[in-house]
Amino acid sequence: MTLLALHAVSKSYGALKVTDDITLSVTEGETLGILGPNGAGKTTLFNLISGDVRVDAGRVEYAGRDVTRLRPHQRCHAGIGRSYQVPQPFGNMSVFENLVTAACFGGQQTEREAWQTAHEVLEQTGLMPHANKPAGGLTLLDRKRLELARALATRPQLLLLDEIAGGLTEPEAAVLVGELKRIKARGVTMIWIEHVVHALLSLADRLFVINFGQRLAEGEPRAVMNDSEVRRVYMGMEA
Ligand SMILES: Nc1ncnc2c1ncn2[C@@H]1O[C@H](COP(=O)(O)OP(=O)(O)OP(=O)(O)O)[C@@H](O)[C@H]1O
Repeated sequence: MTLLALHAVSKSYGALKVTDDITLSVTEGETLGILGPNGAGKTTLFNLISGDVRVDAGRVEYAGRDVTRLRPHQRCHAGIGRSYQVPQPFGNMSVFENLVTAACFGGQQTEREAWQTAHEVLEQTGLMPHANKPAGGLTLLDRKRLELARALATRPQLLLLDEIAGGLTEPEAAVLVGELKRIKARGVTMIWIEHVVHALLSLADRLFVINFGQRLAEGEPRAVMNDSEVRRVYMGMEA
């Protein structure tokens, strides 16, 4: 069943058309990878899905419902969770408090449920040893994990991951990919923007490539990576 559908979605900043007539859909349980050069409009696409930014034209449907006019917290309550490219924790709060806050306000859970969720998510993401540390003092890997954990604490049905592996060492990225595989195995639908292509390919069922706000290619990951236009535009290789 289709979980998310964008219908001819567009967004401009002044004269710059950052999202240009994008139509895409994601089915339940699927992992869709998003690729594209810097400035192609990938994060803007997430903003349009999460409601951080409103579309100029087009329609966003989630779980069979038109959410185009819903605000970000309403879309989060509906089951859309997201991580941000630059982690956004409450730095003075502990890791645990960050998760309880996400569960209460993003996931509409009671305090009791939120504590339970925070414990589960700490275990899932390997953050248990850091539960009582201030979020602001974490290493990059743990800040990325916390970003993922905060999104998970809202109990999303659709998880939007924005460059969650960016800046990590190879072994750290491998640990994160392992965590994402377990999340996928639980049936969570994911859309993942990532420049670390081998990490993305280890998880994605399908790829969607954006260039200048438009769809450049879409389909089975290996076929897309072998597409001559994708190689030229994204990887700077001649066909
Ligand atoms: N709020 C804004 N106001 C003006 N221009 C914006 C705004 N947000 C994004 N842009 C511009 O839109 C274009 C696409 O930005 P976006 O962040 O979506 O790209 P991206 O593909 O995620 O890039 P990257 O891979 O570097 O993260 C860029 O040229 C950016 O400068």
